Amino acid sequence: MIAPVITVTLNPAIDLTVTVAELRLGSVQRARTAQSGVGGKGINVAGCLADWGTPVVVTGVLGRSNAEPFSQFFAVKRIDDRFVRAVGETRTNIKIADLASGDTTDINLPGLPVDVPTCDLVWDTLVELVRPHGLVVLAGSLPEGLPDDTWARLIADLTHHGARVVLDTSEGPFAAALAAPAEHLPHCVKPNRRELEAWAGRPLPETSDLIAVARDLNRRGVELVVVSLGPEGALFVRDGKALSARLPPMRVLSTVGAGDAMVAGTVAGLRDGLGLPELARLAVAFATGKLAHVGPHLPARAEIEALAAQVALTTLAG
Ligand SMILES: Nc1ncnc2c1ncn2[C@@H]1O[C@H](COP(=O)(O)OP(=O)(O)OP(=O)(O)O)[C@@H](O)[C@H]1O
Ligand SMILES: O=P(O)(O)OC[C@@]1(O)O[C@H](CO)[C@@H](O)[C@@H]1O
Repeated sequence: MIAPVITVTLNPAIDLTVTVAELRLGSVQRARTAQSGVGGKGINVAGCLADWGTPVVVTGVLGRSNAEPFSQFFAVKRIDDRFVRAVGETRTNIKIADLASGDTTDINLPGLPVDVPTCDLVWDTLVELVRPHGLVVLAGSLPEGLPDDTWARLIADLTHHGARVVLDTSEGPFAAALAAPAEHLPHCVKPNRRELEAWAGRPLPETSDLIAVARDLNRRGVELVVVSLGPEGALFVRDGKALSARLPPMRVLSTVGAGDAMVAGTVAGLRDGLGLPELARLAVAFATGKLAHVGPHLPARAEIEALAAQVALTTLAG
């Protein structure tokens, strides 16, 4: 039997999504709607995988005082909940959706500080769960109290156990993870353009610039690099081969977590051993399907399969 996918979220969030007619900074505005739901990157990935029918286990650190919506979410989606509950409250992140421009502004709070002993409880859970060739998703920012090399150290342990790690993070923790020796690098990373530029230390305006950096990561030992580009779709680079994949959305209710849905589709593709074109189709179909929902939910499997068939793929020379 193939092991369940494990996702790790050390800094989860309740996402409070507020829609305004037109965002004007420095003024009093009335919200048109407000909707609160569970979030955090690894939890979003797990929600999408569960909807697809993939067995998934979640861990990380939740604040005990507002853990109930998370417990309910995991129960409804039949996600195996191995989160450590710590004293305190999980952060609330504010997402302001501007109806006029269609843009979303994210205000993400620092989150519940996590100390090293609490983090060690998560480590113990992971050591118990991890299996050779199993897929482990490490996603999101790190909470206050943990050093930037936290994901890097965890990747070293997980790769030692033979797991394949998919990493979706940014800034210092992303740089620390990519500074590791080849045998301790993640199997796959999914930066967006801004995150890859920050890591490369220069603007990457052309597709060829993005592919060059992704190929460099392949050569260093990151087997699969997925660069998400919002409405422009995404690039998938493996073995030096590069594909662009995109699909216009039918309906956009929320772009929050579209990147996480793309990670979920990528993981589903890796789990099924798909070739690069089929994996790219599935990842973009997951992301596009999620746009029609607020929160980490996918449409029915048949709809995702229909979307995957419509994805426009282009092989790129770079
Ligand atoms: N407006 C859009 N129109 C079409 N597709 C979109 C749009 N926004 C996102 N997508 C799809 O979702 C994927 C992921 O989106 P994006 O690049 O915004 O991820 P992200 O920056 O990681 O976002 P987040 O951190 O909110 O999850 C894109 O590669 C694309 O396939
Ligand atoms: O602050 P981080 O951990 O980088 O990102 C957290 C977050 O923006 O990521 C998800 C969308 O990808 C949201 O559910 C959540 O609020």
